[in-house]
Order: sequence, then structure tokens, then C-alpha cells
Amino acid sequence: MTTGATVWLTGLPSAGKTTIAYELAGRLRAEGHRVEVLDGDEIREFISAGLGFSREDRHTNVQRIGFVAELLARNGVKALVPVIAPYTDSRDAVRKRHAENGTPYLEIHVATPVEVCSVRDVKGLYAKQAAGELSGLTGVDDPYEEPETPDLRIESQHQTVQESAASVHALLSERGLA
Ligand SMILES: Nc1ncnc2c1ncn2[C@@H]1O[C@H](COP(=O)(O)OS(=O)(=O)O)[C@@H](OP(=O)(O)O)[C@H]1O
Ligand SMILES: Nc1ncnc2c1ncn2[C@@H]1O[C@H](COP(=O)(O)OP(=O)(O)O)[C@@H](O)[C@H]1O
Repeated sequence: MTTGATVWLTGLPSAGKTTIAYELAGRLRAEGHRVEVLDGDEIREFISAGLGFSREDRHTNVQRIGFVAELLARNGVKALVPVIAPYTDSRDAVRKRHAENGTPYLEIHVATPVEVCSVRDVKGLYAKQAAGELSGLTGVDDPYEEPETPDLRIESQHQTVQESAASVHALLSERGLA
């Protein structure tokens, strides 16, 4: 069985987390790895149905996703997780759970600046916030605690999607995981 790992892509809305995760998933599958993408939106429809965006709910959401990712990774799957995870303590708890089980865990900060994210505005959330139709948007009027020592930091505003995915892939190879 190949080695599993959790690859958590943290960053602001529209930073590029989901796009990089699916591009990387394609590359890894082509090499024969088993891969699952735990997409934040999908998770919120099912295992986190009913949770909102308060600090407490975001923490609960991230712990649930971390639990599932670790189960998958422990069983040989590359679990790719494009989820904001804005709080350091939530991310640290997930890292700790992986360490306790001896399961590889990589934290990737998709560090696209808010000025770029708000222009991309893939889901129209920044526009809604600006129009006063939504509040508590991460990076605008809700906190995002930047990772201080991520395994990799991606400046997606200076790269193509392919380059960003390749940099995560290279890190996995360096660590003997791909
Ligand atoms: N207030 C607010 N703040 C941030 N994000 C919001 C909000 N409301 C809805 N959304 C959409 O929900 C997605 C974030 O869910 P996550 O599960 O990734 O976030 S968290 O880790 O629980 O904070 C996030 O997806 P991405 O754009 O892919 O990051 C948003 O589309
Ligand atoms: N290097 C890059 N990596 C990822 N996305 C990029 C990059 N350059 C431009 N983009 C674009 O930015 C947008 C990111 O959206 P998305 O992946 O949904 O963000 P998130 O999941 O972080 O909310 C997409 O339209 C994508 O094509």
C-alpha cells in the first residue's frame, strides 16, 4: 500500500485552494495514488450540515474534517483538504491528531493577498460583503490567522495553477510521499 498523507490547503476565499487541490489530485491519480478531495463546501452540506461561520462552528468543522482526513490518510489515501481553517489552534489540533497517529501531515498556506482574492471573487462573497449583504467574511471582517511555519507557502498571484500544483507535488516527493 502507498503511504497516505493529509495535505491541508489553508487560505482566504478565492485564494486558489480548491483549484490547486483538484489539479494536484489529477496528477497524483495519474501516478496511481489513491486520492480524495475533502471539499469544504461538500463537507458543509453533509457532515457539517447546520454549522455556520462563528469561531466555534469553524473550529468544529475543521476538527471533523481533520478526523476524516486522518482516517483516510492512515489507510493509504492522499487526503487533499481545501478548507479555510482560519484559526491557528484549530489547525494545530489537527496536526497533533496526525502526529499522535504517526500519519503524515502537510500544511500549505495558499497566501494569495486579499486584494487579489477580492478581485477573483469566485463565489461573489467579497461583493456581497461590500454591499452589506454578508458579514463575517474571512480576511475582510472576520479573522484569518496566517500560518507562521507552513510546510509550503504558495503565492498564487505570481504562478499558474499548474506551477502551484507542481510545487505541492514536489514537496510530497521530497518527503517521500509521492
Ligand atoms: N462568512 C464566510 N467566510 C468564509 N467563507 C464563507 C463565508 N460564507 C460562506 N463561505 C463559503 O464557505 C466556504 C468556507 O468554508 P470552510 O469550511 O472552508 O471554512 S472554515 O474552515 O470552516 O472557516 C468558502 O469556500 P472557499 O471560497 O472555497 O474558501 C466560502 O465559499
Ligand atoms: N496559481 C493559481 N493557483 C490556484 N488558482 C489560481 C491560480 N492562478 C489563478 N487562479 C484562479 O483563482 C481562482 C481560485 O478559486 P478557488 O480555487 O475556488 O479558490 P478557493 O478554493 O481558495 O476559494 C480560480 O478561478 C483559479 O483559476
